[in-house]
Amino acid sequence: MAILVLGGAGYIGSHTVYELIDAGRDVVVADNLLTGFRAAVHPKARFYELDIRDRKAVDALFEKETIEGVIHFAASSQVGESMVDPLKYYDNNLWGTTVLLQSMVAHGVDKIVFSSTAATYGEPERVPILESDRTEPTNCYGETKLAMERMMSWTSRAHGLRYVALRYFNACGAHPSGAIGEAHDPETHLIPLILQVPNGEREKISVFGDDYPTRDGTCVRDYIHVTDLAQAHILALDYLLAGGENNVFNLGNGVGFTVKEVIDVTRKVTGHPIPAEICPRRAGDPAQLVASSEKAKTVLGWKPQYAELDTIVSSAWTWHKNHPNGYQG
Ligand SMILES: NC(=O)c1ccc[n+]([C@@H]2O[C@H](COP(=O)([O-])OP(=O)(O)OC[C@H]3O[C@@H](n4cnc5c(N)ncnc54)[C@H](O)[C@@H]3O)[C@@H](O)[C@H]2O)c1
Ligand SMILES: O=c1ccn([C@@H]2O[C@H](COP(=O)(O)OP(=O)(O)O[C@H]3O[C@H](CO)[C@H](O)[C@H](O)[C@H]3O)[C@@H](O)[C@H]2O)c(=O)[nH]1
Repeated sequence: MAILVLGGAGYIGSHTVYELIDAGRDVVVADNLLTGFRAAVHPKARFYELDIRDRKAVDALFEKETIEGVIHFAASSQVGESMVDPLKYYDNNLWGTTVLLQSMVAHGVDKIVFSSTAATYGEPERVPILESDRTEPTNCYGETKLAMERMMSWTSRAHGLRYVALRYFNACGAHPSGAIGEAHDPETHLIPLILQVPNGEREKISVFGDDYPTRDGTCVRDYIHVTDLAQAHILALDYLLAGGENNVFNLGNGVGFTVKEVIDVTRKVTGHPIPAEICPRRAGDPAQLVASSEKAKTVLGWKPQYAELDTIVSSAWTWHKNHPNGYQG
Protein backbone atom coordinates (compact mmCIF):
# COMPACT_ATOMS: atom_id res chain seq x y z
CA MET A 1 0.00 0.00 0.00
CA ALA A 2 1.46 3.34 -1.06
CA ILE A 3 0.89 6.99 -0.20
CA LEU A 4 0.15 9.18 -3.22
CA VAL A 5 1.65 12.68 -2.98
CA LEU A 6 0.18 15.07 -5.55
CA GLY A 7 2.46 18.06 -6.12
CA GLY A 8 5.35 16.07 -4.61
CA ALA A 9 7.88 17.81 -6.89
CA GLY A 10 7.04 21.18 -5.34
CA TYR A 11 8.50 22.89 -2.31
CA ILE A 12 6.43 21.54 0.60
CA GLY A 13 5.50 18.33 -1.24
CA SER A 14 9.13 17.33 -1.89
CA HIS A 15 10.01 17.85 1.80
CA THR A 16 7.02 15.73 2.84
CA VAL A 17 8.11 12.94 0.47
CA TYR A 18 11.58 12.96 2.09
CA GLU A 19 10.02 12.60 5.56
CA LEU A 20 7.66 9.83 4.39
CA ILE A 21 10.52 7.85 2.85
CA ASP A 22 12.67 8.38 5.95
CA ALA A 23 9.75 6.93 7.93
CA GLY A 24 9.82 3.81 5.70
CA ARG A 25 6.64 4.54 3.68
CA ASP A 26 6.10 3.49 0.06
CA VAL A 27 5.56 6.73 -1.90
CA VAL A 28 4.12 7.57 -5.32
CA VAL A 29 4.50 11.16 -6.56
CA ALA A 30 2.35 12.75 -9.28
CA ASP A 31 3.10 16.25 -10.54
CA ASN A 32 2.74 18.16 -13.81
CA LEU A 33 6.00 20.07 -13.08
CA LEU A 34 4.14 23.38 -13.55
CA THR A 35 6.06 24.89 -10.63
CA GLY A 36 7.82 21.76 -9.35
CA PHE A 37 11.10 20.07 -10.30
CA ARG A 38 11.83 16.46 -11.18
CA ALA A 39 15.14 16.76 -9.31
CA ALA A 40 13.27 17.55 -6.08
CA VAL A 41 11.57 14.15 -6.08
CA HIS A 42 13.21 11.64 -3.75
CA PRO A 43 14.89 8.90 -5.84
CA LYS A 44 13.01 6.19 -3.91
CA ALA A 45 9.57 7.59 -4.87
CA ARG A 46 7.80 6.36 -8.05
CA PHE A 47 7.12 9.39 -10.24
CA TYR A 48 4.19 10.05 -12.61
CA GLU A 49 4.22 13.22 -14.68
CA LEU A 50 0.52 14.08 -14.91
CA ASP A 51 -1.96 16.89 -14.45
CA ILE A 52 -4.64 16.23 -11.84
CA ARG A 53 -7.20 17.78 -14.22
CA ASP A 54 -6.55 14.86 -16.60
CA ARG A 55 -9.12 12.29 -15.44
CA LYS A 56 -7.78 9.49 -17.65
CA ALA A 57 -4.24 9.90 -16.28
CA VAL A 58 -5.44 10.03 -12.65
CA ASP A 59 -7.67 6.97 -13.20
CA ALA A 60 -4.75 5.07 -14.76
CA LEU A 61 -2.57 5.83 -11.73
CA PHE A 62 -5.22 4.57 -9.28
CA GLU A 63 -5.60 1.43 -11.40
CA LYS A 64 -1.84 0.73 -11.48
CA GLU A 65 -0.93 1.56 -7.86
CA THR A 66 -2.58 0.47 -4.60
CA ILE A 67 -3.09 3.76 -2.75
CA GLU A 68 -4.09 3.86 0.93
CA GLY A 69 -4.12 7.64 1.27
CA VAL A 70 -3.55 10.83 -0.71
CA ILE A 71 -1.62 13.97 0.28
CA HIS A 72 -2.66 16.79 -2.03
CA PHE A 73 -0.34 19.79 -2.58
CA ALA A 74 -1.06 20.27 -6.30
CA ALA A 75 -2.33 23.82 -6.71
CA SER A 76 -1.47 27.34 -7.77
CA SER A 77 -0.57 29.39 -4.72
CA GLN A 78 0.51 32.96 -5.38
CA VAL A 79 -1.63 35.55 -3.65
CA GLY A 80 -0.70 38.40 -6.05
CA GLU A 81 -1.20 36.32 -9.21
CA SER A 82 -4.61 35.17 -7.97
CA MET A 83 -5.77 38.80 -7.88
CA VAL A 84 -4.87 39.46 -11.53
CA ASP A 85 -5.69 35.99 -12.94
CA PRO A 86 -8.45 34.57 -10.70
CA LEU A 87 -9.74 32.12 -13.32
CA LYS A 88 -6.36 30.32 -13.32
CA TYR A 89 -7.06 29.62 -9.63
CA TYR A 90 -10.59 28.34 -10.23
CA ASP A 91 -9.27 26.16 -13.05
CA ASN A 92 -6.22 24.63 -11.36
CA ASN A 93 -7.32 24.56 -7.72
CA LEU A 94 -11.06 23.90 -7.92
CA TRP A 95 -11.32 22.01 -11.18
CA GLY A 96 -8.16 20.02 -10.38
CA THR A 97 -9.55 18.97 -7.01
CA THR A 98 -12.96 18.17 -8.54
CA VAL A 99 -11.39 15.74 -11.02
CA LEU A 100 -9.17 14.23 -8.32
CA LEU A 101 -12.10 13.60 -5.95
CA GLN A 102 -14.21 12.12 -8.77
CA SER A 103 -11.42 9.66 -9.48
CA MET A 104 -10.82 8.88 -5.79
CA VAL A 105 -14.53 8.16 -5.26
CA ALA A 106 -14.62 5.96 -8.38
CA HIS A 107 -11.61 3.95 -7.14
CA GLY A 108 -12.63 3.68 -3.47
CA VAL A 109 -9.68 5.78 -2.22
CA ASP A 110 -11.22 7.54 0.76
CA LYS A 111 -8.53 9.37 2.77
CA ILE A 112 -6.98 12.71 1.86
CA VAL A 113 -4.75 15.23 3.64
CA PHE A 114 -4.57 18.51 1.80
CA SER A 115 -2.89 21.89 1.78
CA SER A 116 -5.15 24.65 2.90
CA THR A 117 -3.88 28.02 4.02
CA ALA A 118 -4.04 30.89 6.47
CA ALA A 119 -5.35 32.86 3.49
CA THR A 120 -8.76 31.21 4.12
CA TYR A 121 -9.24 33.53 7.12
CA GLY A 122 -8.74 36.86 5.37
CA GLU A 123 -8.37 39.74 7.82
CA PRO A 124 -8.62 37.85 11.14
CA GLU A 125 -11.08 38.87 13.86
CA ARG A 126 -8.30 38.21 16.44
CA VAL A 127 -4.82 36.72 16.69
CA PRO A 128 -3.74 34.04 17.32
CA ILE A 129 -6.34 32.62 14.94
CA LEU A 130 -8.35 29.53 15.93
CA GLU A 131 -9.67 27.07 13.35
CA SER A 132 -13.24 27.99 14.36
CA ASP A 133 -12.70 31.71 13.61
CA ARG A 134 -14.41 33.51 10.73
CA THR A 135 -13.18 32.63 7.22
CA GLU A 136 -13.54 35.55 4.82
CA PRO A 137 -10.68 35.46 2.29
CA THR A 138 -9.28 38.76 1.00
CA ASN A 139 -7.73 37.14 -2.08
CA CYS A 140 -8.89 34.72 -4.75
CA TYR A 141 -6.23 32.15 -3.82
CA GLY A 142 -7.67 31.86 -0.29
CA GLU A 143 -11.19 31.77 -1.71
CA THR A 144 -10.37 28.72 -3.87
CA LYS A 145 -8.68 26.93 -0.95
CA LEU A 146 -11.74 27.50 1.26
CA ALA A 147 -13.95 26.19 -1.55
CA MET A 148 -11.69 23.11 -1.76
CA GLU A 149 -12.29 22.51 1.96
CA ARG A 150 -16.06 22.74 1.42
CA MET A 151 -15.84 20.44 -1.61
CA MET A 152 -14.16 17.82 0.62
CA SER A 153 -16.86 18.26 3.25
CA TRP A 154 -19.76 17.71 0.81
CA THR A 155 -17.93 14.79 -0.83
CA SER A 156 -17.45 13.31 2.61
CA ARG A 157 -21.17 13.49 3.37
CA ALA A 158 -22.17 11.95 0.06
CA HIS A 159 -19.42 9.35 -0.43
CA GLY A 160 -17.79 8.71 2.97
CA LEU A 161 -14.44 10.30 2.05
CA ARG A 162 -12.45 11.43 5.11
CA TYR A 163 -10.17 14.47 4.98
CA VAL A 164 -7.81 16.64 6.99
CA ALA A 165 -7.30 20.24 5.85
CA LEU A 166 -4.00 21.69 7.04
CA ARG A 167 -4.10 25.49 7.06
CA TYR A 168 -0.47 26.43 6.93
CA PHE A 169 0.83 29.86 7.66
CA ASN A 170 4.11 30.93 5.96
CA ALA A 171 6.22 27.95 4.93
CA CYS A 172 9.96 28.56 4.82
CA GLY A 173 13.38 26.98 5.40
CA ALA A 174 14.98 23.97 3.73
CA HIS A 175 15.72 20.30 4.40
CA PRO A 176 18.44 19.94 7.08
CA SER A 177 20.50 17.72 4.73
CA GLY A 178 20.72 20.55 2.18
CA ALA A 179 19.44 18.15 -0.53
CA ILE A 180 16.23 20.06 -1.28
CA GLY A 181 14.89 23.54 -0.59
CA GLU A 182 12.60 26.29 -1.84
CA ALA A 183 12.70 26.99 -5.59
CA HIS A 184 9.91 28.98 -7.20
CA ASP A 185 10.19 30.71 -10.57
CA PRO A 186 9.23 33.47 -10.35
CA GLU A 187 9.88 33.66 -6.58
CA THR A 188 7.25 35.67 -4.67
CA HIS A 189 7.90 34.65 -1.05
CA LEU A 190 9.55 37.06 1.33
CA ILE A 191 12.46 35.04 2.80
CA PRO A 192 13.88 33.65 -0.49
CA LEU A 193 13.50 37.11 -2.05
CA ILE A 194 15.42 38.75 0.81
CA LEU A 195 18.15 36.09 0.47
CA GLN A 196 18.59 37.00 -3.21
CA VAL A 197 20.22 40.24 -1.99
CA PRO A 198 23.21 38.67 -0.14
CA ASN A 199 23.35 36.10 -2.97
CA GLY A 200 24.01 38.92 -5.45
CA GLU A 201 20.80 38.31 -7.45
CA ARG A 202 19.00 41.54 -6.51
CA GLU A 203 20.11 44.90 -5.13
CA LYS A 204 17.43 45.45 -2.50
CA ILE A 205 14.23 44.03 -1.06
CA SER A 206 10.88 45.76 -1.61
CA VAL A 207 8.69 46.14 1.49
CA PHE A 208 5.05 46.03 0.37
CA GLY A 209 3.46 48.73 2.52
CA ASP A 210 4.45 50.32 5.83
CA ASP A 211 1.04 51.80 6.69
CA TYR A 212 -0.64 48.68 8.10
CA PRO A 213 -2.03 48.78 11.67
CA THR A 214 0.92 46.77 13.08
CA ARG A 215 3.82 47.62 15.43
CA ASP A 216 6.08 48.99 12.65
CA GLY A 217 3.48 49.40 9.88
CA THR A 218 4.56 46.29 7.90
CA CYS A 219 2.59 43.03 7.61
CA VAL A 220 2.89 40.41 10.35
CA ARG A 221 3.18 36.72 9.42
CA ASP A 222 3.78 33.43 11.27
CA TYR A 223 6.79 31.63 9.70
CA ILE A 224 6.91 27.83 9.97
CA HIS A 225 9.72 25.49 8.94
CA VAL A 226 8.91 23.22 5.99
CA THR A 227 10.18 20.10 7.81
CA ASP A 228 7.76 20.79 10.67
CA LEU A 229 4.97 21.10 8.10
CA ALA A 230 6.08 17.84 6.48
CA GLN A 231 5.89 16.02 9.83
CA ALA A 232 2.36 17.33 10.38
CA HIS A 233 1.26 15.71 7.10
CA ILE A 234 2.47 12.30 8.27
CA LEU A 235 0.68 12.73 11.60
CA ALA A 236 -2.51 13.80 9.79
CA LEU A 237 -2.33 10.84 7.45
CA ASP A 238 -1.82 8.41 10.34
CA TYR A 239 -4.74 10.07 12.15
CA LEU A 240 -7.00 9.29 9.16
CA LEU A 241 -5.59 5.78 8.76
CA ALA A 242 -6.40 5.19 12.45
CA GLY A 243 -10.04 6.17 11.79
CA GLY A 244 -9.90 9.89 12.64
CA GLU A 245 -12.82 12.08 11.60
CA ASN A 246 -12.73 15.02 9.17
CA ASN A 247 -10.75 17.85 10.70
CA VAL A 248 -9.06 21.20 10.09
CA PHE A 249 -5.77 22.23 11.73
CA ASN A 250 -3.73 25.43 11.71
CA LEU A 251 0.03 24.97 11.37
CA GLY A 252 2.19 27.85 12.55
CA ASN A 253 4.52 28.78 15.40
CA GLY A 254 2.11 31.18 17.09
CA VAL A 255 4.58 34.07 16.87
CA GLY A 256 4.22 36.90 14.35
CA PHE A 257 7.11 38.78 12.73
CA THR A 258 6.78 41.99 10.71
CA VAL A 259 8.38 42.23 7.28
CA LYS A 260 10.98 44.61 8.76
CA GLU A 261 11.76 42.15 11.57
CA VAL A 262 12.28 39.32 9.05
CA ILE A 263 14.70 41.53 7.11
CA ASP A 264 16.59 42.29 10.36
CA VAL A 265 16.90 38.57 11.24
CA THR A 266 18.16 37.90 7.71
CA ARG A 267 20.77 40.67 8.04
CA LYS A 268 21.96 39.02 11.27
CA VAL A 269 22.10 35.51 9.76
CA THR A 270 23.88 36.53 6.53
CA GLY A 271 26.01 39.43 7.80
CA HIS A 272 24.86 41.48 4.77
CA PRO A 273 23.32 44.99 5.13
CA ILE A 274 20.36 44.08 2.81
CA PRO A 275 19.01 47.45 1.61
CA ALA A 276 15.20 47.73 1.81
CA GLU A 277 12.82 50.04 -0.04
CA ILE A 278 9.27 50.88 1.05
CA CYS A 279 6.84 50.24 -1.84
CA PRO A 280 3.04 50.34 -2.19
CA ARG A 281 0.91 47.62 -0.60
CA ARG A 282 0.42 44.37 -2.55
CA ALA A 283 -3.26 43.66 -3.36
CA GLY A 284 -4.94 41.01 -1.21
CA ASP A 285 -2.52 41.07 1.77
CA PRO A 286 -4.14 40.93 5.25
CA ALA A 287 -2.30 43.02 7.89
CA GLN A 288 -1.54 40.11 10.20
CA LEU A 289 -1.82 36.31 10.24
CA VAL A 290 -0.67 34.41 13.33
CA ALA A 291 -1.79 30.86 14.14
CA SER A 292 -2.95 29.11 17.21
CA SER A 293 -1.74 25.55 16.53
CA GLU A 294 -2.84 24.14 19.90
CA LYS A 295 -5.35 21.85 18.19
CA ALA A 296 -2.68 20.21 15.98
CA LYS A 297 -0.49 19.73 19.06
CA THR A 298 -3.29 18.23 21.14
CA VAL A 299 -5.11 16.09 18.56
CA LEU A 300 -2.23 15.09 16.24
CA GLY A 301 0.64 15.26 18.76
CA TRP A 302 2.49 17.71 16.48
CA LYS A 303 5.73 19.16 17.95
CA PRO A 304 7.52 21.73 15.77
CA GLN A 305 11.31 21.25 15.99
CA TYR A 306 12.56 24.42 14.25
CA ALA A 307 10.56 27.18 15.90
CA GLU A 308 13.18 29.98 16.02
CA LEU A 309 13.13 32.37 13.06
CA ASP A 310 16.95 32.63 12.87
CA THR A 311 17.19 28.80 12.68
CA ILE A 312 14.60 28.79 9.90
CA VAL A 313 16.33 31.59 7.97
CA SER A 314 19.74 29.90 8.45
CA SER A 315 18.47 26.67 6.87
CA ALA A 316 17.02 28.65 3.94
CA TRP A 317 20.32 30.57 3.59
CA THR A 318 22.36 27.33 3.44
CA TRP A 319 20.14 26.07 0.59
CA HIS A 320 20.12 29.34 -1.41
CA LYS A 321 23.87 29.92 -1.02
CA ASN A 322 24.58 26.45 -2.41
CA HIS A 323 21.80 26.51 -5.06
CA PRO A 324 21.52 30.10 -6.33
CA ASN A 325 19.69 28.78 -9.43
CA GLY A 326 17.52 26.33 -7.51
CA TYR A 327 17.43 22.94 -9.23
CA GLN A 328 18.71 24.38 -12.51
CA GLY A 329 22.42 24.17 -11.78
N1 LIG B 1 4.35 28.03 0.46
C1 LIG B 1 3.52 28.44 1.42
O1 LIG B 1 3.87 29.27 2.26
C2 LIG B 1 2.14 27.87 1.53
C3 LIG B 1 1.31 28.32 2.58
C4 LIG B 1 0.02 27.78 2.69
C5 LIG B 1 -0.42 26.82 1.80
N2 LIG B 1 0.38 26.41 0.77
C6 LIG B 1 -0.14 25.38 -0.15
O2 LIG B 1 0.74 24.27 -0.13
C7 LIG B 1 0.80 23.64 -1.39
C8 LIG B 1 2.24 23.52 -1.82
O3 LIG B 1 2.85 24.80 -1.84
P1 LIG B 1 4.32 24.97 -2.38
O4 LIG B 1 4.85 26.26 -1.83
O5 LIG B 1 5.06 23.71 -2.17
O6 LIG B 1 4.02 25.20 -3.92
P2 LIG B 1 4.78 24.63 -5.20
O7 LIG B 1 4.28 25.46 -6.34
O8 LIG B 1 6.24 24.54 -4.97
O9 LIG B 1 4.20 23.15 -5.30
C9 LIG B 1 3.00 22.82 -5.95
C10 LIG B 1 3.28 21.59 -6.81
O10 LIG B 1 2.07 21.17 -7.43
C11 LIG B 1 2.30 20.94 -8.80
N3 LIG B 1 1.03 21.18 -9.50
C12 LIG B 1 0.35 22.36 -9.58
N4 LIG B 1 -0.78 22.19 -10.29
C13 LIG B 1 -0.82 20.88 -10.65
C14 LIG B 1 -1.72 20.10 -11.40
N5 LIG B 1 -2.84 20.63 -11.94
N6 LIG B 1 -1.46 18.78 -11.58
C15 LIG B 1 -0.33 18.23 -11.07
N7 LIG B 1 0.57 18.92 -10.35
C16 LIG B 1 0.33 20.23 -10.15
C17 LIG B 1 3.41 21.90 -9.18
O11 LIG B 1 4.11 21.53 -10.34
C18 LIG B 1 4.27 21.87 -7.93
O12 LIG B 1 5.24 20.85 -7.99
C19 LIG B 1 -0.05 24.49 -2.34
O13 LIG B 1 -1.29 23.86 -2.47
C20 LIG B 1 -0.19 25.81 -1.60
O14 LIG B 1 -1.42 26.41 -1.90
C21 LIG B 1 1.65 26.92 0.62
O1 LIG C 1 9.11 41.15 -1.93
C1 LIG C 1 8.29 41.02 -1.00
C2 LIG C 1 7.53 39.84 -0.83
C3 LIG C 1 6.62 39.78 0.22
N1 LIG C 1 6.47 40.85 1.04
C4 LIG C 1 5.52 40.79 2.16
O2 LIG C 1 5.92 39.74 3.01
C5 LIG C 1 4.79 39.11 3.60
C6 LIG C 1 4.83 37.62 3.29
O3 LIG C 1 4.61 37.47 1.89
P1 LIG C 1 4.76 36.06 1.15
O4 LIG C 1 4.44 36.27 -0.29
O5 LIG C 1 6.07 35.45 1.52
O6 LIG C 1 3.65 35.17 1.83
P2 LIG C 1 2.08 35.42 1.96
O7 LIG C 1 1.81 35.73 3.41
O8 LIG C 1 1.55 36.36 0.98
O9 LIG C 1 1.50 34.02 1.49
C7 LIG C 1 1.99 32.78 1.96
O10 LIG C 1 1.24 32.38 3.03
C8 LIG C 1 -0.13 32.43 2.80
C9 LIG C 1 -0.75 32.07 4.10
O11 LIG C 1 -0.40 33.04 5.03
C10 LIG C 1 -0.51 31.57 1.58
O12 LIG C 1 -0.85 30.28 1.92
C11 LIG C 1 0.48 31.57 0.44
O13 LIG C 1 0.45 30.36 -0.29
C12 LIG C 1 1.87 31.76 0.85
O14 LIG C 1 2.57 32.19 -0.28
C13 LIG C 1 3.56 39.80 2.99
O15 LIG C 1 3.13 40.78 3.88
C14 LIG C 1 4.10 40.47 1.73
O16 LIG C 1 3.41 41.64 1.38
C15 LIG C 1 7.21 42.01 0.88
O17 LIG C 1 7.07 42.98 1.61
N2 LIG C 1 8.11 42.05 -0.15
